[in-house]
This record gives sequence, C-alpha cells and structure tokens, in this order.
Amino acid sequence: MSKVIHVAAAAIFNESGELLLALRHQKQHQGGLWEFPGGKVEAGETVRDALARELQEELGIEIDPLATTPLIQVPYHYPDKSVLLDVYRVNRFSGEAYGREGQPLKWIQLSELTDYHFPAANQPIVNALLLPATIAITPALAPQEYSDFIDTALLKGAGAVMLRAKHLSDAEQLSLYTALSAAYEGLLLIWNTSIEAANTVASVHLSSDRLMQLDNRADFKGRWLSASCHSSEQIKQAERLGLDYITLSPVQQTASHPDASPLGWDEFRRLVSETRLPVYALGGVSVDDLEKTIEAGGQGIAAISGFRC
Ligand SMILES: Nc1nc2c([nH]c(=O)n2[C@H]2C[C@H](O)[C@@H](COP(=O)(O)OP(=O)(O)OP(=O)(O)O)O2)c(=O)[nH]1
Ligand SMILES: [Mg+2]
Repeated sequence: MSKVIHVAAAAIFNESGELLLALRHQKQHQGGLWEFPGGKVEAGETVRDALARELQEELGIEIDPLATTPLIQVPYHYPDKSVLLDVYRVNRFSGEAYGREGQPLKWIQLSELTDYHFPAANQPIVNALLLPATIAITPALAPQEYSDFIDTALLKGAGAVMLRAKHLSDAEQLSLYTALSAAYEGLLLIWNTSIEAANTVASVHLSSDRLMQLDNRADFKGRWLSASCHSSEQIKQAERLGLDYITLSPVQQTASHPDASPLGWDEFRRLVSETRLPVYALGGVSVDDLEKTIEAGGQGIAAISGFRC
C-alpha cells in the first residue's frame, strides 16, 4: 500500500461571498478538473502552515493560518494514489488571487457549485459547502404546530429542518412534508422516513436499521440522502452507498434516548476522522457545541431542544 498523500486545500470566499475554484492542468493527476487550491503538506509542517504556503505559491495571496476554519477531511483512494484532503474555509486574505502557475481561476456563486466537474474525492467537499452547520429536528407535534416550530427554529439560527414525526402515518407525514416544503421555499427540509415511503421528496433521512437494509442509492439520484449512524460499521455502509452526509449519535447523554451509552467527544472525533462524509453531532448537543464540533472535524450539530421556544 503506497503512502497517503496529505493535501491542504482551501475553500476561499471573497467579500461578496463568492468561492474560488482553480482548474488543474491537463498533465497533473486528476488533470482538466476543477479543484480547491492547495497542495501537499511537507514534513515538519502543520496543515494550516502548509495551506498558507500553498496559497502564497499558487495564488499569491496571504492568509492568517489561525483564522481558518476546518471544513472537512476526505480520505480517498484513487486507483493510482491515496490522498487525505484536509480542507479549510478561508474567509479573509490579502492580495489579489491570480494563477501563479498559469492555472485558470474562477470566482463562483455557491449555487453554481454543482455545475463544475471535480475529482471524485471532492464530492464530500461540495456537499459540506452546500450543507448548513445546524439542523433542527422536530419533536412530536400536532400537524398544525409544525410551522410554529420551524419559525422559531429559523429565528434561533437553524440552517435546515428535519421532519421526524413517527407518531403520524406515512400518508400524514408526506402531506405535512409537501405542505411545509411549499410554505418554506428554499429551506432544506429533510424527511426522516422509510425507503418505501420516501416517494420523490427532495431530501430523505434513514434510520440506521433502514440504512443497513439499503443496497444502493439509485432511487435517490439527484436528491439528498442521509442516515443516522451509531457505529463504525454503519458509517462504512453509509460511505459504501455514497450517502451525502450522516448524523452520529449519541455524542453525549440525552433525555430522548436515556439507555444509549454516549460516544463522547474523543470517540466522535475518531469516528469522524475515519470517514469522508460530512458528519453532524447529535444527542445531548446544542448550538453551544458548534465550535467544538467543527474543531473535531464535524459538519455541525443536529438537535431538537435548543431550537424550541
Ligand atoms: N489541491 C487539491 N488537490 C486535490 C483536490 N482534489 C483532489 O483529488 N486532489 C488531489 C490531486 C493530487 O493527487 C493531490 C494533491 O495535488 P497537488 O496540487 O498538491 O499536487 P500536484 O498534483 O499539483 O503535484 P505537485 O507538482 O505539487 O507535486 O490531491 C482538490 O480539490 N484540491
Ligand atoms: Mg496544488
């Protein structure tokens, strides 16, 4: 097995909120595809220092390495090499970016990201950029109470809402999901449901049992597909099926599942480091844990409490 190449890469945003892409030269590995600027971490260098050096060498810009935020780590095996892409968000830089190695650059809107062709390892990075940092999960409510919950959750900073309404029939849940999607245009509304009931809704979340029963994601092409994971085996299945993201729980003791033993933050960090998928911390966590979650390599947090009145 050849050595893993550790790569520091950057999702660089300018003041207008545009994202910088660079085109890899035809003769490079994964040539002719778009990339997030960066390069190999050298011996004795921290990843953030490597990032600052690469951005200076490739783009002629200066960054403060400590002002960057971890976005995602992607371990990926190409047939000819294994890489670990260590991707950071960069929101501040000085100088004007230009292709110092002759590579074309492009500032794009996030909404255009899916129009570009990237190396296969970049799919989780694209997802991480498109997904929010927080997901509010609905408690069991009467159907007419969900829009109040969503209004409050959005005010409290929720970036997406997961409809989890197991006390309602599949048909009731589907009509609720349909009505709420129409009422909250532009909101990522995720339906926690079964493979069979999922119909054609835009975003489906599976329990870990349902995840283990799924063979492939062909029926979910072009839609968000995610799952709840509690173990390394389940995470591997989610990765094998090419899911878009997962929740990992319970990170801490939680009133809703008092018998489940918590993973703790060290185990959360370890499990996250083994997968390329974006991971939300779930179970006994709140927005107050967001910074800790992101430093531990997570995408963000998912929670019920903390998003209610
Ligand atoms: N910088 C960067 N590399 C990526 C991305 N996606 C992806 O698979 N890679 C791979 C391609 C390369 O095999 C490896 C690192 O590329 P690199 O820019 O450091 O190295 P290079 O191929 O330019 O070669 P070198 O001349 O710097 O030695 O990571 C990405 O988005 N950005
Ligand atoms: Mg490079």
